[in-house]
Amino acid sequence: MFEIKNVSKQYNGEFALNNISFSIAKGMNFIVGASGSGKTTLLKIISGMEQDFDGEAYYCGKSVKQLTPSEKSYYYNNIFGFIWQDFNLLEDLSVLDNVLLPQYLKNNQSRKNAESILKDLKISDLAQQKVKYLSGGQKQRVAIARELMKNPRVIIADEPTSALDEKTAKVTMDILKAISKKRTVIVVTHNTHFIDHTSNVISLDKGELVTSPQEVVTTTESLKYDQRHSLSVKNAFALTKSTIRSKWGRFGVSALTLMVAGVLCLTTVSGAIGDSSQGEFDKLIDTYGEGLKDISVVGSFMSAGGTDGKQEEKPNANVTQNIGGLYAKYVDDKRVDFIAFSQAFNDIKVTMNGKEFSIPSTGSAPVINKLVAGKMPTDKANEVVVPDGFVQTLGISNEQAIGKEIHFSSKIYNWDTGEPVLKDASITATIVGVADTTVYYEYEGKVSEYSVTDSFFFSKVALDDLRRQAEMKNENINFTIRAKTPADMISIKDELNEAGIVPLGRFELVEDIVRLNAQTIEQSGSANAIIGILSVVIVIAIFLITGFMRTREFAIYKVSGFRNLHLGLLNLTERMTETVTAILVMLIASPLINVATKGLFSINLFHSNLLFTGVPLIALVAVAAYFTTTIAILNTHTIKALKTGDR
Ligand SMILES: Nc1ncnc2c1ncn2[C@@H]1O[C@H](COP(=O)(O)OP(=O)(O)OP(=O)(O)O)[C@@H](O)[C@H]1O
Repeated sequence: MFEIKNVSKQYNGEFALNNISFSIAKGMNFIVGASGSGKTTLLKIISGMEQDFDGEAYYCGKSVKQLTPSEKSYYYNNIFGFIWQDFNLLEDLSVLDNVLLPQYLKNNQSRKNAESILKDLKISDLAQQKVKYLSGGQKQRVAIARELMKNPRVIIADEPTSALDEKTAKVTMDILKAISKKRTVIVVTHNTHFIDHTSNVISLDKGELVTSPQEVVTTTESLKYDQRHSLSVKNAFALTKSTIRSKWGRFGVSALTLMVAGVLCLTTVSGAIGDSSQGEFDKLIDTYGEGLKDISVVGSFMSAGGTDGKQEEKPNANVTQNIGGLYAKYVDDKRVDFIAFSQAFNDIKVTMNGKEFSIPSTGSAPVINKLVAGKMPTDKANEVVVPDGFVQTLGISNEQAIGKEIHFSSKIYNWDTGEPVLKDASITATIVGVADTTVYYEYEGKVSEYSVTDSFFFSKVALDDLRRQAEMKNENINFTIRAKTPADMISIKDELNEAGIVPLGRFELVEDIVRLNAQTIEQSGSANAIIGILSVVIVIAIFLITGFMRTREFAIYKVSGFRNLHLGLLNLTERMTETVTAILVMLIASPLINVATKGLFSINLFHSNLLFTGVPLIALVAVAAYFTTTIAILNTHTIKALKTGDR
């Protein structure tokens, strides 16, 4: 069966094996020799685990040097069984699960066969026991049972009795001898007293062959290599299930790691930490109202002498500026929420459904804090936004007011002559929106409020009509731009300043916030990046550690016939199961996570779509975990990971 021809192996220039040749037939074969004589090296060469040596080694005429990884895994799953000094069982799995391990690469797992082998080895009552609770002798029988499940032609045993007491060692050796009646058994041992006259002995001394089997093998068995040998997805999930069952703590830590890393990445991706400074501005809005984002563009005003940041103070000197064309420029600007004309009206009378309402004059330009219903007027028709106070007098809700038609008549001051002249103007318009017209102002450190109850905002076409009726020649109507964000407000203000226009507004207050915001975003941007990178590094570190802690486990899979490809699939099913668990935990724990992130970063992490952004992020982190575990799998050197005996 085995033919070893002129085999030599050197480590660092020293011969571990020096030009040895012999043959091995069916039956019991012992490889003996002092420590360091080359026994294990020979075993590695025979089994194909070591393919870098001089000379040739054949099994059934096939050179072990030429075994491909796929052929090797087929051999380890069907032809070679391995028994080790340290048993190399998966300690947390049950006896039965261990015995069934090589069977996962076959389409139909023969449980019956496993039970019958356990019975033959007198350990059937241990089938459901976890291996870690067994004695050494019992463990070695489980290991033998697992290898017999392969129905191998050859059993290769490296010091199988070294870790056992005399009595158990004898029992184990008797089992191996019984097995050798039908198969080839090769045993490396120090214990020469187990050798009887029926066994072949290969005796080594300092890498040289001292004794070899008397019988020269001339006939070789033919070797068929056509069995199906793959890990199905179903079996990969079954194996994952049994791994999780035996190591649920490890599984829990992995799933939790993925979830935490995913959530941390979510804070990075969402930029939610940066948004927390938005809260500062929101507080100001609460105090000063939405009008804080207003930019008043007026044709003339009284100034306190320049634009030295005191624009918000009461003007007292005449300034005129050309604001023509600015409305058209900004009406569709992306930074603009809306534009409202600042046309004041006196002696307003509104007729609705035949009923006339008189609106008391406040003498102020109209003010809009925010829309409470509907929308701002468009330029397409005679549209108007009315004050909510007026809607209240109608005795209807704000929503009910939308779409209603009003007849509006008032007096408008015409300043064309330099002196105010009151002119009549009236129009019929449709209500498209209702406005809260509260004004907030600060006086002696206290914020107070009042409402400009005669604030009516018309569409440009309607207002042009009213102004025509009032015989106003100046076409430039003052208006207010409501910016979308504080940053938008400042950028529009700067733009107007550059164009030589002095807008009015609470720029100082807002500019501070914008600067603070930019700073916070910059700082939180780097914090975000660090958190994101850290979370991925943590995942890589944890999976690298767990991966390398599992090299013995991976090596056991490998000597059972699993290839890197199969372990890759197993890695995939394990990470997938962890990912699904992590996602479920995240969804269930999202209220708790919200509390935690609120405490840490003053943000509510899980709102609207963010929760579902977390799902692909966990999956992405799991990809990093997958590749990290792959590194551990690829770096698993079977012999190094399994051999814990004399060296
Ligand atoms: N990977 C290696 N790197 C360097 N030297 C090695 C390596 N493997 C084996 N050797 C050396 O080769 C010689 C034979 O080692 P081998 O393990 O085959 O002996 P052995 O008879 O199995 O010893 P033991 O009974 O102690 O296990 C020893 O001198 C050993 O130090």
